[in-house]
Amino acid sequence: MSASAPYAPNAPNLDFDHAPSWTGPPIHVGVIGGSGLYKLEGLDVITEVNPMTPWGHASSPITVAKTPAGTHVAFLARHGLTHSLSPSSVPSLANIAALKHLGVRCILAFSAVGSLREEIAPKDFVVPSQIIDRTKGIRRATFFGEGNQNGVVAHATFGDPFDEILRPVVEKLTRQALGPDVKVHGRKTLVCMEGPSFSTRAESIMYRAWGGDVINMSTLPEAKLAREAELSYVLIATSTDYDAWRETSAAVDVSEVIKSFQANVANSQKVLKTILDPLHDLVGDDAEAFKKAQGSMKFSVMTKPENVPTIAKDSLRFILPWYPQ
Ligand SMILES: CSC[C@H]1O[C@H](OP(=O)(O)O)[C@H](O)[C@@H]1O
Ligand SMILES: Nc1ncnc2[nH]cnc12
Repeated sequence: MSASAPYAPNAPNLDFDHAPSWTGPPIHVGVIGGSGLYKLEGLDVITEVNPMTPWGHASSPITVAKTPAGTHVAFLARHGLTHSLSPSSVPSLANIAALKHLGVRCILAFSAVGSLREEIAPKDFVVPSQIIDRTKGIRRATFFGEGNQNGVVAHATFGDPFDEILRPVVEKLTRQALGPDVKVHGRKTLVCMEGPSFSTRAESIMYRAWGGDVINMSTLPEAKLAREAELSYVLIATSTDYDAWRETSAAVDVSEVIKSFQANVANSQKVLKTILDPLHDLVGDDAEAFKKAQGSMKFSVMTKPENVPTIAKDSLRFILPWYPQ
């Protein structure tokens, strides 16, 4: 495993190692921190890993840490530790592949979002159930049929983009962790747009008419790739602003977003303190969510293994160990 190779999004890269990148106690939960959330607080850091995947390196080294109860978890910073990766250039294939290769079964993702609804105020938390894709096709959004995986086609089920077993539980646990001072909204629709600039007022009004409740720039392709890697994926969205739809308010800019950051990051850490142990158990060997996700892509692959190039098979086994030789 070469720890120092540079990130390359579609690298024709054969310098990866199929051996598990983690052989310690099981790590079931991977946390992806968004804007402002660059580390886990109050956990014992065990080590940092930076495995080379067939899709390059992850956004940041992955921290392996332990909760006070002894649960091992993995953490990575979506935009890098210094926030140097724009939403359109986050290496999501490598991020998902690296977490899956550590043995992760469930991803708890955090994201700063704008609100498209009066009732979702800045500093509220939202656990969305649906996504409207407004990315523009410039981000690679599948492990199949492109790059070294040319020649193998798969169509993942994505009607419910978040794990429908874990999502309501995450909503409940988030509400419990935050108490009465922070509003937690469930079953909302997230619009994921192509950044880096924020929306125009006309776009913001259109998203509301479409049924969008919150907006960000980062949940796709992350959630699609997690589904393809047979990982349960749930998002905790933290509201920072009212986007641009309110006629009488100024359109959003970063200074407004940053005003909500401190409270949102502190509250995210509060949630992380209590949610990781139960989430680990919710994707245990006999848990419904794990059993549902494991092997789910077997029904999505269209191409017969005998027609798939060896290089594609070899790299797909990195995320789907059952994939035929
Ligand atoms: C800093 S405002 C825009 C930025 O914030 C969100 O990032 P993340 O989802 O990683 O918290 C949003 O998606 C944009 O990328
Ligand atoms: N208004 C907004 N639009 C897109 N992404 C965001 N992240 C935080 N606020 C946002």
